[in-house]
Amino acid sequence: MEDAQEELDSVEAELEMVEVQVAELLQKQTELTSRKNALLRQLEGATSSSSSAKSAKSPGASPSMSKQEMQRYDGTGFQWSKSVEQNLKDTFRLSTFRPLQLRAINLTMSGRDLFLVMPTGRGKSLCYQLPAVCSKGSSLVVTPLVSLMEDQIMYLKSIDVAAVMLNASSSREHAKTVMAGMTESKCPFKLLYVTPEKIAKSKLLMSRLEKAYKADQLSRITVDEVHCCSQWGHDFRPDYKLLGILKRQFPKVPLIGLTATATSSVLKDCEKILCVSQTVTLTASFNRTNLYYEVRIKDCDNDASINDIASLIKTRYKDQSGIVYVFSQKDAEAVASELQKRDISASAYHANMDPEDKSQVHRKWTTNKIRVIVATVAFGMGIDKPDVRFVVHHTISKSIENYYQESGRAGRDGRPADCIVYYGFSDIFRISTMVVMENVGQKKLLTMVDYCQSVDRCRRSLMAVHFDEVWDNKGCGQMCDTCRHANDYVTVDITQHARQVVQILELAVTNDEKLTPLKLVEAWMGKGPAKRRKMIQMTLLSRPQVEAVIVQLLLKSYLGEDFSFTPYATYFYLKLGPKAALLKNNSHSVSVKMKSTEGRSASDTSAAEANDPEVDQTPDHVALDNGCPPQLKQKQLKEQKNMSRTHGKNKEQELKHGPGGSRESVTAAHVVEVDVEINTVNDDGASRPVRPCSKRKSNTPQKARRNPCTNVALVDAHRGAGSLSRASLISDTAAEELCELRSYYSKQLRRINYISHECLAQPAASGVLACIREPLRSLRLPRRVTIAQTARSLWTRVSGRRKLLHR
Ligand SMILES: Nc1ncnc2c1ncn2[C@H]1C[C@H](O)[C@@H](COP(=O)(O)OP(=O)(O)OP(=O)(O)O)O1
Repeated sequence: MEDAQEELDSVEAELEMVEVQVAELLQKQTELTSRKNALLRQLEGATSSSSSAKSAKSPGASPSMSKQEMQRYDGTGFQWSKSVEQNLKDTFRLSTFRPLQLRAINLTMSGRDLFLVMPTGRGKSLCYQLPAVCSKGSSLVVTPLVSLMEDQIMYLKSIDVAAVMLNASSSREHAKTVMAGMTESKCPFKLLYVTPEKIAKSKLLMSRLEKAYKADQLSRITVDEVHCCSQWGHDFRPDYKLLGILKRQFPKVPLIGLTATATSSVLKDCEKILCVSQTVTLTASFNRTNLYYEVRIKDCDNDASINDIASLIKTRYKDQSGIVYVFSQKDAEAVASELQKRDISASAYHANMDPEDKSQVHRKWTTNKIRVIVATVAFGMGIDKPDVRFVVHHTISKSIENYYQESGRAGRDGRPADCIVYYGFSDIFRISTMVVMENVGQKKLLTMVDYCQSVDRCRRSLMAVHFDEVWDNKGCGQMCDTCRHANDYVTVDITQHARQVVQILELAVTNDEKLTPLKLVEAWMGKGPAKRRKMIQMTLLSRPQVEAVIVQLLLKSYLGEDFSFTPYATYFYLKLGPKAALLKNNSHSVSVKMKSTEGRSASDTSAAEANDPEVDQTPDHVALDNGCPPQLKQKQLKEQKNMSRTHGKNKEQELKHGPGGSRESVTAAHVVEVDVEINTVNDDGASRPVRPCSKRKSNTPQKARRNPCTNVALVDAHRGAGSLSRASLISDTAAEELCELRSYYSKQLRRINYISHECLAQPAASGVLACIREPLRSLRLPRRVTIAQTARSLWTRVSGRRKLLHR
């Protein structure tokens, strides 16, 4: 009976694994099919496309429209062409069309329903404003934000195009005049901007529109930010759901939907909601070649990230305009005030501000009286400042689409601009609780996390997947941090780490306990109740590494999300994910790519600086181990030392092989760096003291440090073959010194390892302390100085030296 039960358990476990694998394969199949379709579309487009912009008919493209016919819409042989050209020049004061603009204008002028997907700043507005000017009567424009309407009306007024708006704050008088004008044979305005709420709630407006339609005075319906219709879109607005009434009531009026970001499934959904069929979709490439994308690891100490941002603004973006996006209104106030304290002219902007204050901040920023706006996402749609040189995200966005749109406010003038996102562990869960009620909110957030966590894939390629665009990495032109530092990562086996994490969560389940991400991190790092500490295998990974592993396990579904709700708050917990069971299988392994232990030394240059030899290319933020900032690393070291005192046994295990005996474990590299700095001994055994840092610092010519390109050495050329780190650009002197230090460390390590093994073989000298003490004794240590003191003082000197070398 017992045997049968055992076998049953094992079969059930195996079945569970098979189910997970089947689910995985099905997911892979869906992804591959979608990729295949995108590739097919691209191949199809390649044969006909004549412009640099990609034109796609799907989804919902008119099956009856051939490619030749589509190309016809790029021409100027239409009855309206003369008026269109004349107004382009005379009214809009533009000389030529940008890609897809003329095609879109001709399609809508010919009465086709159209979706136009075009990146921010490429000129979508012209595609409905110019047709409005060239058509009889007026065009209805549905816009999600009043501020956006105001901007557009201000602009149209400046070029003498009559435009009006109706929203909740419009006076009765104004509404009356506008509604009367709608049906006049000579309508006094060309564009009427309304909010979706107005369409949903104002019966009077609908009846006036009906009259205008019957009088042939309603020329076009424009739905701006059309993705807001779909709850799969990133900015779903419930009132957009009701816009289907427009096409139902006015079927002969052409509709044009505009968006910068919408996947094919979102557009399909929009079609249904807006009651349009046979829609032509024009999609311009999402790629903005002038934008440089970068991800930086956010220090858990908020001050460090603020300092980093402030230093960027004061150096790289001196006297330039930019936006810092933050998570909450409170953050907006706090970050703005911190930047002000650092002498940066910054102002907060968020939805809870007085409308007048908001307009004032916006105006001051537009006229360069304020350089930086620290804003929540309330500051967004409709920003048309051309010279925004940087968009920094103090907190990650809730999805790639949101990030693309928010960061896309940079560089609208076509000149180089930077989009930098600060990625922090705790932010993931803050956002997670916010998007929990959104359809696929978690999935989208995890894709954004994946974007940030990725160390080897082109940032643009990760975005391309979201826009169903086939992407060739060469198209990036090294305008993202991963392409620029292409080989700056290592593949690490984290199987044993994963098992430890799963074990902690299993224990929590047994104890009927829920673990927040922070609790899980702390438990794994040996903090928390003593009872629990005894039962789990704690890790000696550094805090950023622990966080990185946990995030990877979440992304790979070994962990899952769990929420609990109270009337006042939502709490996030981590639980075992669908793939956790796979870790029971000894042959299952999990590996991830991480930044190489040495990080990168080459400057992380911005878009503007990349090709400018005059600009100081010294990095403002040198990524050390896995992107951990220097001060944080010191903290880790302290923590690691403390832990090693209380948990010698665990340390022994990880010191030798990493938690599971894997030589390639993340820990191994760390232990080498932390514990082995003793005394300088040459090959011949002669003692050679480490020279004081200050001397060597002054030896490095200022000029050479400022412009490494003029005097560089490839450190890897001096390094041993097994080195994990990649080529780093530093001065000759620094390279030489680093090389000496490295060879010294490795010799000492070999020596210690060798003697440690000997010690381990002797039963009397067992235990990690003995193993370390013995070899250290055999080294030349100053008298009356303890091993710990020596190690600590040497570590301080060496790490000081390393910092100087990296500067
Ligand atoms: N054909 C053109 N030639 C030169 N400039 C143009 C042309 N079309 C538009 N622009 C300018 C006008 C604006 O300053 C800028 C951005 O146009 P706009 O229509 O506001 O972009 P958009 O609507 O695609 O961006 P968003 O998605 O942010 O609203 O480009």
